Amino acid sequence: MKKISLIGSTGSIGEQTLDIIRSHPDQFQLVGLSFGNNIETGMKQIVEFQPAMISCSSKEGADKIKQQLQYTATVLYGKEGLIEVASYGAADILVNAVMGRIGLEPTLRAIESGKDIAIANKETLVTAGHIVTELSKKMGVRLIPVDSEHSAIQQCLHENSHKDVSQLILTASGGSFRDRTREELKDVTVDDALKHPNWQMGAKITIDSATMMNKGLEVIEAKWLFDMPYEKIDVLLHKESIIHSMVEYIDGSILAHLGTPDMRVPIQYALSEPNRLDLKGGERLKLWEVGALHFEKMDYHRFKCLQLAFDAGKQGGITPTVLNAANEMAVSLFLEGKISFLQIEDFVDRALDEHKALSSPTLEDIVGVDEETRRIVLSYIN
Ligand SMILES: NC(=O)C1=CN([C@@H]2O[C@H](COP(=O)(O)OP(=O)(O)OC[C@H]3O[C@@H](n4cnc5c(N)ncnc54)[C@H](OP(=O)(O)O)[C@@H]3O)[C@@H](O)[C@H]2O)C=CC1
Ligand SMILES: CC(=O)[C@@H](O)[C@H](O)COP(=O)(O)O
Ligand SMILES: [Mn+2]
Repeated sequence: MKKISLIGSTGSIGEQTLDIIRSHPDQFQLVGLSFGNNIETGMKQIVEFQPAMISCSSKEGADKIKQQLQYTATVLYGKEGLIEVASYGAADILVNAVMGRIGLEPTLRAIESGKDIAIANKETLVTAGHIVTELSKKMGVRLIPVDSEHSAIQQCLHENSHKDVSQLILTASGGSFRDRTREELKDVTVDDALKHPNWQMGAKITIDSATMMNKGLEVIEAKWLFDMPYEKIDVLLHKESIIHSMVEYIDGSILAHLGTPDMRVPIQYALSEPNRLDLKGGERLKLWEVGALHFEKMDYHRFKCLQLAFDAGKQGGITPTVLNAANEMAVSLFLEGKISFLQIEDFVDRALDEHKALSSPTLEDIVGVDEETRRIVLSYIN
């Protein structure tokens, strides 16, 4: 029985993780649960899974939970609560399904506590990949990919194949506006941007897919998860999201991972690997129904955020932290209706232009620059 702590339980990845735990009660047990402000959904999850360690964002939320609790559990709140759930001693593995840089400190504390981490929270790897990977090596813990592309790549690699890889090929759907020109992006609405053609996901990542920043973050995520130089990471437009990613080897062979666009597949694999479990309620891929798969060379001018992310990743040091923080703030302003879609990339570009380079940043540097970058981006609209 694998004991699981889950942070970000009320989100898209969180709810699908609970679906996997629910469908395999003989394999998995939820012992720790953390969410933000969605007390109603969180409370339903608590009643169903009865975790011993619980946390939410606010004291008021924690008080509400304590009033309704029908069994004995520890209920915490805020950043400390999030960290306690992430590093909970009774858990074998942490599923990190929070959105954004907020996941960094919980990840580091979970690694320090010796837990393997199934990581969906790509922003943590983007902002502090060198710290997270060094600490995990030192502690002998594993970072197991949940992101569909990285799960696919992991499944196309095998022991000792690293030296024979010529390229990791990340596939990109193109997001909600893939068939529009840059000119046509000027007046797009939040509602339009939230309509991803293939995946049902949280709001922030859906906007990132539309700007192609999601793929940019994934390039940096791949660099850290697979210890691969940027020169060996490529992105290919593939509008069907059936091939989740590929690995090309030095002899020209390409191994690909195919499946329906269902995040429960990589989540379940991250929890069960190297074994595989029946995906209960999962649809099988019927290739005769798909008929044809399409691929296009990436246009880095059309999808400028991808170029910004590649450049920031290559520059390294503090620059990916600036990219991520500026993007998180700009996307949140877009979702609040305060800026236009194309201003997201403008704001990220401007923050990158104005930032001061710093090599080998410490955790303190990263937290400081993250906060400062958010303030700077906010000042662009005031
Ligand atoms: N959704 C998907 O299919 C995929 C997502 N990912 C990545 O996984 C991560 C999660 O994405 P997704 O599930 O879509 O995001 P959602 O926005 O749907 O969920 C985010 C979760 O994080 C919680 N949360 C947010 N802020 C805090 C906080 N300050 N303290 C505690 N909890 C907090 C939210 O709680 P609450 O709502 O209660 O406030 C919610 O449970 C992202 O990094 C994303 O890029 C990667 C691949 C696919
Ligand atoms: C499901 C998943 O992993 C997302 O990151 C997905 O890849 C988004 O799709 P695109 O970024 O390719 O539009
Ligand atoms: Mn992905």
